[in-house]
Amino acid sequence: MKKPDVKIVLLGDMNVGKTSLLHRYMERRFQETVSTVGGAFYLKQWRSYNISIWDTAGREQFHGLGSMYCRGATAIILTYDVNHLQSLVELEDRFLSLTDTASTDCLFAIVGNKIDLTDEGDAEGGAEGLKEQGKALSGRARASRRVRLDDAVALYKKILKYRMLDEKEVPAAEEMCFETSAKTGYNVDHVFETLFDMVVPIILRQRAEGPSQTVDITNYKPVKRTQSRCCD
Ligand SMILES: Nc1nc2c(ncn2[C@@H]2O[C@H](COP(=O)(O)OP(=O)(O)OP(=O)(O)O)[C@@H](O)[C@H]2O)c(=O)[nH]1
Ligand SMILES: [Mg+2]
Repeated sequence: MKKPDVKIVLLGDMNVGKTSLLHRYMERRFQETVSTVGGAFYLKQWRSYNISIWDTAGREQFHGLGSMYCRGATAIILTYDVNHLQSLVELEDRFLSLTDTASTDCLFAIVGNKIDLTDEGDAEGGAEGLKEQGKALSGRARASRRVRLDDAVALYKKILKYRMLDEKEVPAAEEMCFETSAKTGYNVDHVFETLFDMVVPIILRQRAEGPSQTVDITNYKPVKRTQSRCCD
């Protein structure tokens, strides 16, 4: 198997659509899913780089695994359901601390999925259609939305504070907060490919800095044990 150059991790509450987003991007279709057990990963070749993308389980019982999956991550996609405010709240309350094990310069994207279930998402015609409809339907459509993009932007700013990152040195909140539909495919490629383009300079920087500090266990041979004397 090809060795991944970087790792991107999808985190978020159960049922928000993490697995569906990844299927939509990798397999170009929307299919019924079963709730993820543990985690799973895909390998994506982007230009000449290999990017591993990890899908995690949102169910509470797997919560403990989250920080393991985030270890060394270069980018994390925090996913919520635009129709359930609680799923955005959970990102701060339950998932943010799992990212402590990610790399120090880890990028964060916040993705509000299932936009097709809001009034705004009923429009056909992709991004332009949504923009046009947004202009045409002023108060009514917006009022029916449970989570506003501004709420995600506010969370992004909290994440920067939590990670003690300088706003001037990381991508702006407006660039990193997205709304998607895994069902229609709206904005899905844009999310992944924006992140891929952003991680390429990080890969190049890591390569320039020399071999990584991680231990390669593929060639590990156990040292022959001499008899322990501890119990003599
Ligand atoms: N309408 C609509 N339904 C979606 C969308 N994305 C996912 N779903 C549905 O939401 C349900 C949950 O989707 P999953 O992708 O399994 O959610 P998950 O975040 O991976 O859930 P866990 O694996 O339990 O953490 C499924 O019934 C999907 O078909 C979307 O964009 N629009
Ligand atoms: Mg899943």
